[in-house]
Amino acid sequence: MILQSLSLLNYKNFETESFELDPKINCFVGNNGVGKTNVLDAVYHLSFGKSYFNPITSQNIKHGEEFFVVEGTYEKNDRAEKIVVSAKKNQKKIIKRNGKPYEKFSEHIGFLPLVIISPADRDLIIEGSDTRRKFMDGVISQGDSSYLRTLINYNKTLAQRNSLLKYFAANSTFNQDTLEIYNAQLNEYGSIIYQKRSEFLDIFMPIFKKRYVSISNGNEEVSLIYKSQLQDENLLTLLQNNLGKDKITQYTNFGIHKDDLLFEIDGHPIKKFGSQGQQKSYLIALKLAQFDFIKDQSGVLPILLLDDIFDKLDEERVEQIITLVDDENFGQLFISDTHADRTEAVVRKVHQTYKMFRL
Ligand SMILES: Nc1ncnc2c1ncn2[C@@H]1O[C@H](COP(=O)(O)OP(=O)(O)OP(=O)(O)O)[C@@H](O)[C@H]1O
Repeated sequence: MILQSLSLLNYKNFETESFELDPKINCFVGNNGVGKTNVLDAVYHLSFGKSYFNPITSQNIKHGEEFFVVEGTYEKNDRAEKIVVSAKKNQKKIIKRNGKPYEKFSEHIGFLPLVIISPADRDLIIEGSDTRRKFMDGVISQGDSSYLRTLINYNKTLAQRNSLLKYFAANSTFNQDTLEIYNAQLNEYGSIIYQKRSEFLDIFMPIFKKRYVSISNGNEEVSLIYKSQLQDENLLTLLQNNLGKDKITQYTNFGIHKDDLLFEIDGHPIKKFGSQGQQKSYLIALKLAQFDFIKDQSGVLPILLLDDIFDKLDEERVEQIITLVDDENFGQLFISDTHADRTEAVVRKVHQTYKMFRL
């Protein structure tokens, strides 16, 4: 799968801009703030229907404008695919494939697999469990559309159950039958998600470990540990047994929305005990493992976005990663960096075509 051309209209700091892309390596270079990351984010937008960096749609529209359009022409399985994402202020975003709007955006997820490596990934280590669940969900969803549908259904039911708990707090009563329906639905969807997350981790863990060994020079042991309340008890029982607590907090305290993925190094949390270098290697290994996993699941080579890669790694490691595109197992690569010379010196060593875009 190759992104052949990209055009932007009123997208973040760009008024109109278009790029004819190289099938292998595309480098966006320029000073701080010129919009290098925004170009990569536009490519991300075409795959996921949203920004990686700013999920508030209206804030992706150029200041002072009313709408944005991002358009990409791809070649996938020898077919041309045109994807257009557009958003107007105060209106629902539209994603079209070959002129036809998607009714549900979830149907588009996974069609154009993509992995991004960015300095913003450090949130995975420092932020709460929510970011790590999103990572896990993102990886699984790109290869399994039924997973995403189940997750959307789970979240809808969860919101309904929480509303019921709030209603109870205000009125001291609620419909027991309705609660039982919500409990049964959460149990059904939640059990599927728990099962799929567990299976995912079993496959993902060895891939991740292999990637970590290949990019770090150390011999520390890394692991990813899936934590879920459903490991001790089925969800239906948890919901029934903890209704008292839920009534007090007006919130559902048990379920897969409380899952976490623990990042460990030599048996300790990497957040507290990993060096800066180890944390960077850990995150890159995680993302490269995501690449491997999606490729194995979907049979398609994901697009790889390397945002501000020198921020994360020294030149030798960057070279090592970029050399991966030499391997037939890698597809198209997008790189952003402030230093044109540094980037070009590295990509030149790879025996692939490349284009430099100076912004
Ligand atoms: N909605 C918007 N309208 C206009 N400009 C915007 C909008 N959103 C972001 N920007 C501008 O985009 C610029 C940031 O772009 P971006 O993050 O792509 O820069 P960069 O070239 O990657 O910089 P760095 O090298 O510092 O990472 C900023 O100047 C910011 O003000």
